[in-house]
Amino acid sequence: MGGGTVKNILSIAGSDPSGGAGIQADLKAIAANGGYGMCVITALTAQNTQGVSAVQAIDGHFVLAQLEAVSADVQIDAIKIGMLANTQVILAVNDWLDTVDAPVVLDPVMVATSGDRLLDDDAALDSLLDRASVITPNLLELASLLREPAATQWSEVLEQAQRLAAKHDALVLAKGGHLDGEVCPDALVSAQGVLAEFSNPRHHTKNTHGTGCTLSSALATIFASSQDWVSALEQAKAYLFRAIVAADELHVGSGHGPVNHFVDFFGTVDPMDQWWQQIQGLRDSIDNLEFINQLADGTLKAADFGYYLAQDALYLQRYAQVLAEASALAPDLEAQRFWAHSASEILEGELQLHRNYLVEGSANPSATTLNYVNHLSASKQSYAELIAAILPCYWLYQDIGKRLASANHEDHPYKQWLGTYASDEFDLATERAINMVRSAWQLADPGLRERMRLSFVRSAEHEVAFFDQARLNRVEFSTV
Ligand SMILES: Nc1ncnc2c1ncn2[C@@H]1O[C@H](COP(=O)(O)OP(=O)(O)O)[C@@H](O)[C@H]1O
Ligand SMILES: Cc1ncc(COP(=O)(O)OP(=O)(O)O)c(N)n1
Repeated sequence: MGGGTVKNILSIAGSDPSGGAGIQADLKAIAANGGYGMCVITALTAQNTQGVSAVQAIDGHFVLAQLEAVSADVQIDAIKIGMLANTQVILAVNDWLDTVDAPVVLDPVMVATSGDRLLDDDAALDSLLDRASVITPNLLELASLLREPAATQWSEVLEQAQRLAAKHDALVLAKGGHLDGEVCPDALVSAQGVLAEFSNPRHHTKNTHGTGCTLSSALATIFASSQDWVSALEQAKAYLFRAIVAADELHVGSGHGPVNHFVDFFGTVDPMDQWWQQIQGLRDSIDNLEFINQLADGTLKAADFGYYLAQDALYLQRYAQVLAEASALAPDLEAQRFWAHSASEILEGELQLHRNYLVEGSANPSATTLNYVNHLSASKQSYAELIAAILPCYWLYQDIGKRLASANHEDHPYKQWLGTYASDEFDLATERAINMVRSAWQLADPGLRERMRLSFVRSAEHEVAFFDQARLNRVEFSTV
């Protein structure tokens, strides 16, 4: 997304008149991700948010006529295939695929969530699977394609996905949305194993109609621009998650309503809330770290605290420079002042606290510290990305600071440190930093918004590693 020409994405799928799944979902997801959407209709369904009441497949010859009309005239940059209804339609699509050269995302739609059948012969799909670049079955479809029982655990889903990938020489997007649990994992799997895994928290809503259609269309669209399946999946999944979180803003039907495809355009859900929800797993990891728990109960060894502080001092010197750079890039006086003031606060306030604790001496930055500051430097391409990368250091410390402060007491060995991040001043600074990022997000185009989100998530990942580094350092020393 972002720069470059708009890519032409063709959806070959059935129609859902209620607009949540099928070609209607595909066209919305393609547009929302910056593509030009086209569609060849394979079947009409009579369905709403409660289920499917009738299916009328389009004659195979007419499906072929539609496909040929499009490919005779238009350069197709990626294809998404969804509901195919019957063998005749599958054969028509198969024949036509001989004549085009474009990546194919194949969502093997067999049964709607409502339980209604959308394909009359599952086995007929086999021949088409060899044509796919990526196959995106849900858990039940995956088992059906392999003629195996449905997986009940994520590890089994991954094994099945690997078998399907080997069988059809394609990538398989394994989806764990149908498993129980508070996390929805997805993974891109090749015949050799897992290439990448992306998870998001399960959002509690009944409005998930068309999630599979939406994800596969977004994936095809983003890949057409990036030519990279892993990053395309990361972005497509993040987009779908935003659309699911914002689904309850729509009021469509009384059953399983659609996701909010245009969340980034007219959604009222706060993007900062969405980012915060998206790093829930990382926040949980921080809470579970030995370092944080020992810091809270005061059992943290002075050597570990010292190691952490020395690295943090090195990090903060660079962080203060990055804040000054954000000030230089800022679009208005208020933002310039805020970032410049924050840089000075760190140099005069926070670093002074470190000096109080630290024994004089010069430490070298660890690989973990270097990785984090390098990420900050790499985010300098734009003001918006830079401040998104800056934000987790504020927000996560404010969040953890609150919990650590509740464990503080007069005799706590790290009393002064525990109090620093729970102050009203730090709350205010964090709130202002969040507002600055939100304002930049509002002015950004979809491509820049996505790069901002990635900068933010990467920094949050670096924060987890940063807190854990004293333990790793100790382990390294103990093995020498
Ligand atoms: N309640 C939910 N919260 C967050 N993500 C969800 C939720 N339900 C589904 N998803 C995501 O939607 C995508 C498609 O989900 P899935 O239900 O597995 O496939 P399908 O829609 O094809 O049946 C997956 O990425 C899954 O993680
Ligand atoms: C016309 C049409 N195509 C596909 C589906 C199934 O959509 P999917 O994205 O798998 O979502 P749900 O089954 O979870 O709603 C459909 N219902 N109609």
